[in-house]
Amino acid sequence: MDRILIRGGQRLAGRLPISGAKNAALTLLPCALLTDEPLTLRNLPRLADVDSFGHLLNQLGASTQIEGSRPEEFGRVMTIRAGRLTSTEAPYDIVRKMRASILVLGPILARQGEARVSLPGGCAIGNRPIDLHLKALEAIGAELETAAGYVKASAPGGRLSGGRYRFPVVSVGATENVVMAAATARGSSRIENAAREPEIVDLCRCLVAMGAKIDGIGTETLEIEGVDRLHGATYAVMPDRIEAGSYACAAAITGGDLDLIGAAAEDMGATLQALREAGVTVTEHGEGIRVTADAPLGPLTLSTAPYPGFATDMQAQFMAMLALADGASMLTETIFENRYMHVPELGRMGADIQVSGRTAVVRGVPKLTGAQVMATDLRASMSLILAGLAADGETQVSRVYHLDRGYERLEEKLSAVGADIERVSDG
Ligand SMILES: CC(=O)N[C@H]1[C@@H](OP(=O)(O)OP(=O)(O)OC[C@H]2O[C@@H](n3ccc(=O)[nH]c3=O)[C@H](O)[C@@H]2O)O[C@H](CO)[C@@H](O)[C@@H]1O
Ligand SMILES: C=C(OP(=O)(O)O)C(=O)O
Repeated sequence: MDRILIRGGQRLAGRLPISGAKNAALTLLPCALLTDEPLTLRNLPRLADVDSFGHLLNQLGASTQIEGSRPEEFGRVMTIRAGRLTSTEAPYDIVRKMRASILVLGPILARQGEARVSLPGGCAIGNRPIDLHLKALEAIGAELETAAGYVKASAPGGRLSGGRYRFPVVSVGATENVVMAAATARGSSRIENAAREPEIVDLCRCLVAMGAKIDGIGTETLEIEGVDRLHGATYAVMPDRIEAGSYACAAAITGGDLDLIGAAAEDMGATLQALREAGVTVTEHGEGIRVTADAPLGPLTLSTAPYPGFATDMQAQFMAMLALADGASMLTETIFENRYMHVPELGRMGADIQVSGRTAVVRGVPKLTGAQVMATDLRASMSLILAGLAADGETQVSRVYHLDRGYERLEEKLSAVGADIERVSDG
């Protein structure tokens, strides 16, 4: 298994390219199941999760073709052809490894009139139920049955009717599933209290490029007029706001100066505001965002919330940064009940963090010390990388496969801006 070794204390400076967004890619890929024409996705990040999703599409009968991009380039172009689906099932083995597989439920059901998808179960960061995905699909005409760890869905008469649903709490994944399913319903649908994450906007824009009729994009009320069929399209995945935010924290924690090339400031409001409140200089320019840290970091009070609030996917990275701030910070995690797995690992590096229920108090310390630490989930892993970049001495992060799910060629991007970081393979 691979490990990442970091010798901390280097100030990061230079240009760092931002890849396509994992969380957008994983909802754009299943759109290909909605049409018998090719869907070409550009700017797809080279990530383990994207490869796994490609395999899932293959199992369903779609072909995936990657167009030649040079190895030194970031991102790639994939064309998915789902002329005919040969299966309507997403099995446990795949859904268990990649939670986003649940996003094939809506598209398969819409296209084939039936689908059978494994229930994903929980994961390291919390329980992650799918009841809202099911309720929303039911509201637009799906008939559902859950048995033996699978949900079996069917559309009476082979096509969903459309309908109205109001989410009791905001759910990104459930909004994505129901929007994809409603796009080709017989009638129209109205989805209230929909998630407004930029990745949902990206999904809606891609569906519109495929011929869908969606009003209210970017708002909490989506009105979708079902169309008889969707056609192929070429669509570029949005820049990864969480990757960009993570590298902004890397600039901040090393007292550095990074140009995040391709980052979209308009999607990163809460993250950029929090950085500025901590004393970091953030400047938007034609190519992306420049993040400069030339003063000691100040403490923050942050609470995660659905977009446009402060993203749960940025909580761990900010915690690493605030571990070195001048004062005590308070972080509250409202989305997932168990997203503090990085706390004991940061503690091994000298951070002073006390968790009580959903709130963590982070008392800034003058320095962190390199240690052997273990990645437990994607963003927790990034928080350990950030701590390692700033720590005295060597940090070894094991279980790197978590990082490979969400950060395209992390060690390459970081060494290019001055980090002393390498991947070591134990064979
Ligand atoms: C609102 C929010 O910040 N969502 C995050 C969530 O999306 P993801 O789509 O994984 O999760 P949801 O947005 O669906 O979950 C939001 C909340 O709703 C609850 N829930 C969800 C679905 C359901 O059927 N029943 C139910 O009760 C969840 O337990 C959670 O407390 O994790 C992703 C990966 O970290 C992040 O990128 C998203 O930003
Ligand atoms: C937890 C994340 O992803 P996933 O939902 O794919 O596990 C994430 O992107 O931070």
